[in-house]
Amino acid sequence: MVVHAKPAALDQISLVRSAEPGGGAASSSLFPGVPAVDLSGPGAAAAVVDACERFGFFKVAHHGVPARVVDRLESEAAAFFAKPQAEKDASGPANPLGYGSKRIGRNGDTGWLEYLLLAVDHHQAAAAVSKASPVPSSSLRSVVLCWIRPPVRSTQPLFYLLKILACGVCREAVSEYVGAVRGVAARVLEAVAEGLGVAPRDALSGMVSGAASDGVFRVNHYPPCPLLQRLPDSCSVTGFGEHTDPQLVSVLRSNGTPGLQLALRDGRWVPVPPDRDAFFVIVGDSLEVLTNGRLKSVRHRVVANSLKPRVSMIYFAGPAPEQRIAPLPELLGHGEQGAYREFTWGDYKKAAYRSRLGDNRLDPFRRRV
Ligand SMILES: O=C(O)CCC(=O)C(=O)O
Ligand SMILES: [Fe+2]
Repeated sequence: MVVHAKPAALDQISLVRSAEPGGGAASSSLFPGVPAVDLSGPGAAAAVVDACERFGFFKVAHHGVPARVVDRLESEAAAFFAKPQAEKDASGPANPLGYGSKRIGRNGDTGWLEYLLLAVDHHQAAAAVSKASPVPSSSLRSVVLCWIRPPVRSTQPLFYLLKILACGVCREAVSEYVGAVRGVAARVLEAVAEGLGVAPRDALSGMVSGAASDGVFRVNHYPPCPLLQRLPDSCSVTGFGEHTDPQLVSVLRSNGTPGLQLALRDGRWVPVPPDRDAFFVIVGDSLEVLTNGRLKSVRHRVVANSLKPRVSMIYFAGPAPEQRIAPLPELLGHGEQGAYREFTWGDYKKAAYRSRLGDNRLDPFRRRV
């Protein structure tokens, strides 16, 4: 008989039951695969709404973001994560911004990963992107210094930022990439508004594009986890525990290593085949509320890979802290009360920081009938 003990190096990290490929026979008809939408093609708005209603998830094909913008940042990220641990630690701990390793958030969540979490100032990002080529490097440096702003009352991420800025092309790679995926998020939200018949067309996209909007950018690195081979096939090691993203939408891009999984509406987990050339869009809690639950945020997680590293880059499109998040009146019937109580993004974000990753953060805001 083979006895599998959990290796000591995984002590802090929880194991999860492996997803069945395709979610198992019973749900393969429920999940024919990740829908792909061409945002500039005919019927894009209806296709986006359909995918968001069914899965809260889809991938954008033919997005128009040049491969060189993505590849450049991916190799910058790989170079950062390849640095000696002490050098990376000098840029942390993530509080909540900066470099983090194994710990996610402040409330005991752990995973087989390390990451960088940065806040984005849209106004300055736009300036950095539009000026990226003609501006001499020294002035770009000051633009980007403002653009990636440190959290109030913490000097550590600033220290990290100075380091990242000192590492040459990195600052431009980040600004180019974030400018591009911010555009993808806005196009997706315009398609959602159009598909749901919400006017004006920028009713949703405008929330995440203004100068005060709260964009966050995260790069995750999941090192190979050879210890997985000592566990039974039915077990996986948590890379990033299950959760929903709190913002309106997240735009995710990963290298070719699998690991991302999503929960279908019936609770089954299905693996998402990686696609280096696509952006995956994840519906977040705030979009669920704004659409009065017609689009639902999707639970997702990442499991470790035994042999290959996974690198993912995610842009979280959030609104300004004062933005009121409540069901849009156009989506309510005459005299109908929304299914959620109103909150501001700032309050929701604070509540999210206080919660565990897997908590259902929307529950306290659901109106009971
Ligand atoms: O790394 C991934 O593929 C997903 C990570 C994720 O869900 C997140 O950072 O919110
Ligand atoms: Fe996520």
